[in-house]
Amino acid sequence: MDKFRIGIIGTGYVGLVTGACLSDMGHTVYCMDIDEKVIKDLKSGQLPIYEPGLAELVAQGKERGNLFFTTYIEEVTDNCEIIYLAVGTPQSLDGGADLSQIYEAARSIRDSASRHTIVVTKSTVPVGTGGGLQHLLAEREDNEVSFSYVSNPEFLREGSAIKDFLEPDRIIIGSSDEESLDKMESIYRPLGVPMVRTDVKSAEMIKYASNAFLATKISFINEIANVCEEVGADIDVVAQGMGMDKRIGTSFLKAGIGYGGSCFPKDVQALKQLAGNTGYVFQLLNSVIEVNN
Ligand SMILES: NC(=O)C1=CN([C@@H]2O[C@H](COP(=O)(O)OP(=O)(O)OC[C@H]3O[C@@H](n4cnc5c(N)ncnc54)[C@H](O)[C@@H]3O)[C@@H](O)[C@H]2O)C=CC1
Ligand SMILES: O=C(O)[C@H]1O[C@H](OP(=O)(O)OP(=O)(O)OC[C@H]2O[C@@H](n3ccc(=O)[nH]c3=O)[C@H](O)[C@@H]2O)[C@H](O)[C@@H](O)[C@@H]1O
Repeated sequence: MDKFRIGIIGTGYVGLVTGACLSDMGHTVYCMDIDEKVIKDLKSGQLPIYEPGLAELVAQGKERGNLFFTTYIEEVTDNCEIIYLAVGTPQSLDGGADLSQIYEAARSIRDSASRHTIVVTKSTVPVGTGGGLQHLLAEREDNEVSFSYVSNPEFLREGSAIKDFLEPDRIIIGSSDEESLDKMESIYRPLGVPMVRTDVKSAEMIKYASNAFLATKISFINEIANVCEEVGADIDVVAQGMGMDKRIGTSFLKAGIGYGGSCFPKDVQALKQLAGNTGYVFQLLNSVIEVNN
């Protein structure tokens, strides 16, 4: 199996889990963050989040000497041939995704790169962002420095992040560069899970469409719960009976107060906004959001 030197820009939830898991898979990983406290704490063994198994993977990586933490972008660009972007993409005031962190991070790679680098976006970004980032990176290209770009969205859940990263239902990799796709495939092949090899825009859309579909399932079951209450049916049994149909499936049929968490609300809004920017009114998503509110 090929072993790579991999950088991770943004050592938050997704970045730290990705870095710890990739080091566990035998790669040499440099996790970078602009938050000095996060990096200082990680160096001294304190983690910013709790995830089952994460502290152990971080400790093992440090002990083995293939997991490093830094605030210096040069330490990443000097050492790594593949660099993941795992910074935040929070909701902006207009409902779309705020891409300032991702552009800032890409700019820092562009400006300090000293070799050919594959830039891999793990953060959730709207369709078209990959094109914008490639444009930004290309501004720097010369005889020594060049970039390839890959979209590799993440599907982990908070609370089962390590398991979700190491045992995903599928891995999505999108790029126009076949060589980069081959390298990405070789990174993930040991996991033995299906991989979808596609273009950047389709990869970006798979992430939003997946989160929006799961959110739709939750809003749907919450609407069914409301009707159950009116007609005297038992929503738990109804969800169980529906879920036994393999085409429907048992997951994400738990009625409750609606979907929350750090991503569904912002990602559903961002997809609505993305469609709206093309002049398309995504009526179903409007209802999903309305039901959830
Ligand atoms: N949290 C989750 O469960 C999941 C999140 N995602 C997506 O992954 C992305 C990251 O999310 P989280 O890890 O939750 O965010 P987070 O907020 O936990 O971490 C982001 C990190 O990036 C750092 N950062 C910001 N700008 C930087 C820069 N220029 N250079 C270096 N570091 C920088 C921040 O200091 C922070 O530590 C988002 O796009 C999110 O939608 C995807 C799947 C699951
Ligand atoms: O993009 C992301 O950030 C992530 O968003 C979710 O992960 P997460 O938000 O960590 O947690 P979930 O367990 O999916 O729960 C999301 C919300 O849906 C709600 N939910 C979930 C399941 C259900 O049956 N009913 C329900 O109301 C939960 O209470 C919670 O508010 C997705 O499940 C991940 O695949 C995705 O990577």
